Amino acid sequence: MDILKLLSRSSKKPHKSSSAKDEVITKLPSAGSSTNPQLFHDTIPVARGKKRKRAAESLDDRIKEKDEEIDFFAPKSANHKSKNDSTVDIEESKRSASSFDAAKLLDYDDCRQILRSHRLKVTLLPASNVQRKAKKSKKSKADKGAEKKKGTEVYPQPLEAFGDLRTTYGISRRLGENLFQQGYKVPTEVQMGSLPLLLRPKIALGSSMTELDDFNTDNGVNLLAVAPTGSGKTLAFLIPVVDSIVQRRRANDDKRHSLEAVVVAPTKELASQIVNEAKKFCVGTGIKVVGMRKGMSIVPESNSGTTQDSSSEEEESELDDATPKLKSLLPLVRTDILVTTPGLLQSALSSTMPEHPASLPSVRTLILDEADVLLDPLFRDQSLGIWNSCTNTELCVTLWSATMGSNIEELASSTIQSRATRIGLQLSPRIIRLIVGLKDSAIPNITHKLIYAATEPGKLLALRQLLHPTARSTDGTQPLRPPFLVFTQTIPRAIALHSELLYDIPASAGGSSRIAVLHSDLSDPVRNQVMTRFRNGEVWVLITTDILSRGVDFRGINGVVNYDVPNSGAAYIHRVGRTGRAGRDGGMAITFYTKDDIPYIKNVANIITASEKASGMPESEASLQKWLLDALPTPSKKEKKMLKMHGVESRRAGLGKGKDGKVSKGKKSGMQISTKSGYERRLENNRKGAIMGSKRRMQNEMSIEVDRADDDSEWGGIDD
Ligand SMILES: Nc1ncnc2c1ncn2[C@@H]1O[C@H](COP(=O)(O)OP(=O)(O)OP(=O)(O)O)[C@@H](O)[C@H]1O
Repeated sequence: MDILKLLSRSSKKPHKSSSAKDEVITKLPSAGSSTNPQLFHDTIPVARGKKRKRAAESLDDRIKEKDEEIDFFAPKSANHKSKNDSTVDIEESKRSASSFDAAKLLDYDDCRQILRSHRLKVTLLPASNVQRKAKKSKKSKADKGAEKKKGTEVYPQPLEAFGDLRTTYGISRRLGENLFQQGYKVPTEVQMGSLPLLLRPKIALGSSMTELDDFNTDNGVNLLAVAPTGSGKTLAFLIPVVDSIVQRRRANDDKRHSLEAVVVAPTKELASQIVNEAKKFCVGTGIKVVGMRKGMSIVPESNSGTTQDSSSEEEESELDDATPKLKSLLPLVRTDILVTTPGLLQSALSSTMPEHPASLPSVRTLILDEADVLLDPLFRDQSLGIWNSCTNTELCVTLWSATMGSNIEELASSTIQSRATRIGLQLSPRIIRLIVGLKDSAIPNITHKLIYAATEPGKLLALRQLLHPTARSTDGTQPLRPPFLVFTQTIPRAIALHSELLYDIPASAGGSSRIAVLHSDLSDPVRNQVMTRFRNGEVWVLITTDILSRGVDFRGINGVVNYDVPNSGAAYIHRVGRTGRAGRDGGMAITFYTKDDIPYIKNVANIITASEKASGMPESEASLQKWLLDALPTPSKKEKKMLKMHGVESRRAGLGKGKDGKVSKGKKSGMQISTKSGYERRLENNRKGAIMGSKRRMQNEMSIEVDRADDDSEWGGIDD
């Protein structure tokens, strides 16, 4: 059944059976499974010679060939299953050792070709800018070459197929099986580039190691990875962490839980998603993953090794046999992997002595997911506080995001450097930077639209059109199909918009239950409930703030509507990246803008243009015409900063612009909030439906979409 028909006022109530729901969801454009989650398959010009030919072979063929060769993901034999764990572990260790012998590694040219064809750039960054500046005067001019500044490009082994994780990089059989169980077949680009480096840096870097004089990989590497939204970064950071814990537990024959890895994410929603993902990879490994919650505290180090193993993987926190004083204060967490928001962990660390936060000496891996926002002023102190609490000399830090400013890179480098100096490391630790595709573009398989509406009410009307049963998107061809996300600038605006649209979906299609709002003022249980209903396909339109703009993975999302222009280019990339994930096509990103946004919209326009270019779209088909790009004002640095910090002024809570353009204080959210009862609003809504039909016909003739506007026209738009 077509979801638009479900939305039609004349349609019958859909069956609520889960199979019917699944059918609907899988028919949606960006919900189906993508045959290949990779985003880039550039053909690199091939020179003569056998080696290069091999590198230029279709990767798909090679992956297929490799997967056929390898059978280690096959279920264990009955004989194997009956053995006890320690026997299996010993066999595993032997197999791991022999599999290294059998590893077939690519040569330098092959690596380079494959990395390039997948737009992967790997650079070993210089020790840190702080250090560079200090040494500046001593260096000759020749030494100050570009390479010193930008780092050294390296060509590590790419991961061609998941099968190689075991044969070449020796991951545990169980972890390999868990990966296989999840149905992952082809590694995405970020996984191709990062997994070998994180699992076995010496093997991955191979011959390059000799050139990297002061680079030590004995304890692993620090990695900063920038890869498009929805490109599988979570798997890329979880596999190495789970594997390293499995290997260490096996080597020490110690099954007790000791906090070895901390994953920090900016929102509770993302943290809880990571916990769920990690648990899938940990099945049967004995590794415990816990999501940090308010009131939890970390097991004091002295007790971490003495606690009993927890048999229940579901159990998230336990009372330890610590001192009665501590026990009465907070429950204690015993886990191998802790996933947390920065605030929760930082306040747990400083709960007893705020001046001297507790340390986490057993943590060997610190993962900052959405690192740019974690190191942004909003979370910086908390994130750096956690980083500094990880006092283990072998700590490896990995930072992940789809967007990463050079200031964040520098901050990461200098933090690593100063931490090393503080704890007295001999060799200066360095960061490997991995970039997939273009640093500042959205994923290439989304369709972008910019829609101008002269006023706020006009914007609301345009959104209603997208929701309406017979709505067509403004180019008159493609409807915007639910489920979709609608982003607003502030919480009051999200609440107000939700209440405005609550009765727009007819009762026959589920009515107000199909539309929901999610923001940080809601309680945790309500947030969880909304997330679950949206994931299950019960909610079709979710109105939210930037709380859901990063990291959250809803597989079947078909569209993202920026009801309010995002506060920065990065925010646009992350918001629209909720659709078109894992290589799926058909995602649509619609951004409304009004007169108030014109000073800032260039950021978004540039990203759209860059993303379309990156996807190979010819200029003639670009969504934004050149005249528009040229006409849009370029915001100053100051304006950008103000926008990032406060958003568009007229939409801040407490201020709203009326039709007369004057700021009126009575309108809380910058949009009119109705005070009518739901019933009255429903009646009115029915009337509106009829009026909208005729308005729509008029508007279709008005060319409201910017890329269809005539050169000599003013900003075309809905002006009611
Ligand atoms: N190799 C793969 N093959 C197919 N699907 C994959 C693969 N790796 C990850 N995925 C799927 O891709 C989706 C996006 O993954 P993930 O959430 O890790 O993306 P991300 O890069 O972290 O995105 P964001 O930048 O938005 O946080 C998930 O549904 C995940 O299951």
